[in-house]
Amino acid sequence: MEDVKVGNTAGISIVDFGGFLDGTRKQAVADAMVESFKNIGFVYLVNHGLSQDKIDSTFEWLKRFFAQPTDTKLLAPHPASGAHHRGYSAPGVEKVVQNVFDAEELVKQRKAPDFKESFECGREDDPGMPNIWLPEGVLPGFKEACLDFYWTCREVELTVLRALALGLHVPEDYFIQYHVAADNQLRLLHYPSVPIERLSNEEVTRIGAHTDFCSLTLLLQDQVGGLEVEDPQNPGQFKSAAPIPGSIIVNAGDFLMRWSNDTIRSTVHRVRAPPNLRTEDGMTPERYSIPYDFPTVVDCVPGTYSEERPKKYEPISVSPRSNK
Ligand SMILES: O=C(O)CCC(=O)C(=O)O
Ligand SMILES: [Fe+2]
Repeated sequence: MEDVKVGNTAGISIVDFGGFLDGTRKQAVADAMVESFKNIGFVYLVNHGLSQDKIDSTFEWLKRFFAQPTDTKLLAPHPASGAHHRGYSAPGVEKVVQNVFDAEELVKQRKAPDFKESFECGREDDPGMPNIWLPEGVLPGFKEACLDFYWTCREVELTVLRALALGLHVPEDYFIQYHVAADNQLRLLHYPSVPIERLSNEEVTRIGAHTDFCSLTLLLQDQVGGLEVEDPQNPGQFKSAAPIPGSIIVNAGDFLMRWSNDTIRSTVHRVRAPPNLRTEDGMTPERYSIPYDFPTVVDCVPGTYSEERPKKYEPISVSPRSNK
């Protein structure tokens, strides 16, 4: 397994996924990936098959999108309801918290808003959650670039799910059957520049500590830094998951933790000011990232239903962000 593990950052293995893609080291790669999920819930993949040109051009598109005037971005407004996760949310609108259900505590937490803006989309043919795009003619090419990247990430998702199954010693397509709907969510995130002091005294946050409510997330980040992952050996302490050029991060969500009987961790993470930051003007640089979440669908097991004994339960979807 050692030769597929090419490094380690903050206890998170850096795994060369190439040996899974070309078939030469499939089991070793799968084992290394799952070992890191078990240790810390996160893994960095290099040689993951996602073209760097496509990653770069998608980051260019998201910069172009967020550089539009607010009024333009609000032409694709995220619905106020917390259930339809599509379109644009302005800075401070969304607040990510973990397991806080108490109304008073929520009001308190909302006083320190997440200083980020986001754009969310999914597949086009999802009647349950239609996409919300800018009107025709505004930022032409943006919609096509988002959809193209969505389906590119879907390919990576399917391969990662195969590796996951192999690493857990179940048939390779075990997890694919729970992800056939491709109800994934592509999120474009922009954390605007903010005074370091406001972040350090927690007047504002970038993204509060949370776990992801899905099976897995692919996470692409720019080179600014600030992502932190809780140290499983020292709860409450966080380590910096520094950007590694050319890599993608994959992190396990709550559903995978439950699915694996807690052998895989869904680890708390957050985004703060980048570590060891030196600036002349006291400002944190802006940061961009792209999480791509895989929700999962629980449906009756084939063989347990038929025409005579139809399904008693409709499939349920564990969708990202439904708890946020
Ligand atoms: O921006 C990041 O790096 C992390 C985002 C994140 O954790 C999330 O959207 O769930
Ligand atoms: Fe997250």
